[in-house]
Amino acid sequence: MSIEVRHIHKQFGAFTALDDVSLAFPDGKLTALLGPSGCGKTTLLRIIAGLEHPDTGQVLLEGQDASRTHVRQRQVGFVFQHYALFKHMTVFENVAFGLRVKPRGRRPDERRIREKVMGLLELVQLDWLADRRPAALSGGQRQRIALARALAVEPRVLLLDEPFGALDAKVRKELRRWLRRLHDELHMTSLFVTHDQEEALEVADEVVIMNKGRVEQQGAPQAVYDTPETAFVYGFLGHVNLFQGRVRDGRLHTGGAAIEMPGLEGAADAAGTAYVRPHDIQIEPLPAGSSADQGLLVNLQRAHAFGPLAQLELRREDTQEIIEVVMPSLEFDRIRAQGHQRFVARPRQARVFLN
Ligand SMILES: Nc1ncnc2c1ncn2[C@@H]1O[C@H](COP(=O)(O)OP(=O)(O)OP(=O)(O)O)[C@@H](O)[C@H]1O
Repeated sequence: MSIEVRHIHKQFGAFTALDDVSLAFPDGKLTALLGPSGCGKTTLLRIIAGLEHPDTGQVLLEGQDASRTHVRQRQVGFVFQHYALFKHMTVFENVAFGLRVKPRGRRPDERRIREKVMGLLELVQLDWLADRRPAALSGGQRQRIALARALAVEPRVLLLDEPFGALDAKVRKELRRWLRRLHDELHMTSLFVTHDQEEALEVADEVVIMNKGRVEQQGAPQAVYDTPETAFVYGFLGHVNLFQGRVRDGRLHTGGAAIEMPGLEGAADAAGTAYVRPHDIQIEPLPAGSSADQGLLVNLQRAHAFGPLAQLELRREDTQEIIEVVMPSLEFDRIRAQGHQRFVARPRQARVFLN
């Protein structure tokens, strides 16, 4: 089922939590709502579920205005960060709960409930835990049971609010891969809230990046990462170096470097900032005392080389700012063997935003 929100506005007292948010979530896709703490992700999810009401704006489910539809009629499955399983019930009974509380006419019989619950426990690969109580499960297992419970009532959409937020990094990683595989099996329109960039980029078909109650960008993970539309998105997704400078003759001049500005060639002279990813900076050794025509003079401060990539911290000679460069470890080993400390750095690819 497709989900659409149009011009949603939500105020908490004097605070604007959502400011004219319009988004369409494709049918059958897994979309991540990503953004810093307090940017309005959870509020948006709660409005879609019907747990919160917008001041103005519309929620459309399958093209139909759902503004006056009660939470129960929206047929939304929910999973929260803090799994609220019923402590006194077994895993089986937790998953069966939503089926048992259905009105008599729509309640499945006992045999059907058993089939359904066991099917779901197999789906989340925890059928062997059916008779345990939640206290005897790990955090990751509880979260998978919470998901099975949400799926039991056959929701039309699935909303997940930081579902793995409370778990340690390793379990989190396993669970997000597992969620991806599960989604590939079920193809249910799903939204999940996260503030973890890596999680969103790795798992989702689509990413929505929010900031201060507004949408900054929506798109496929690769597209959003490679072509951020705003300075905020650039800074939020992955490491980035900032170079302050002046635009002159269609290039940004900073220190000794002149950085190309694709898309902004015609810009008038002004102050600007170039955003450059660490792997988009090339460095070349420079003998002490010599100068370079084009590029920034930098000195190596620190290097961490483990695995295939080396991470370098270099200090600019002009501004003393630290820049971060990533390069293949093999290439760095060669430089290190030659004992170089001083380099000329040249951004290979940058995105310039006028200040
Ligand atoms: N019921 C409420 N009353 C007052 N303010 C609220 C209420 N709910 C949320 N807020 C405020 O609205 C803002 C957005 O909250 P929201 O929970 O949507 O953010 P979030 O992006 O999900 O953040 P986090 O990642 O920290 O959960 C926050 O500043 C929060 O303090």
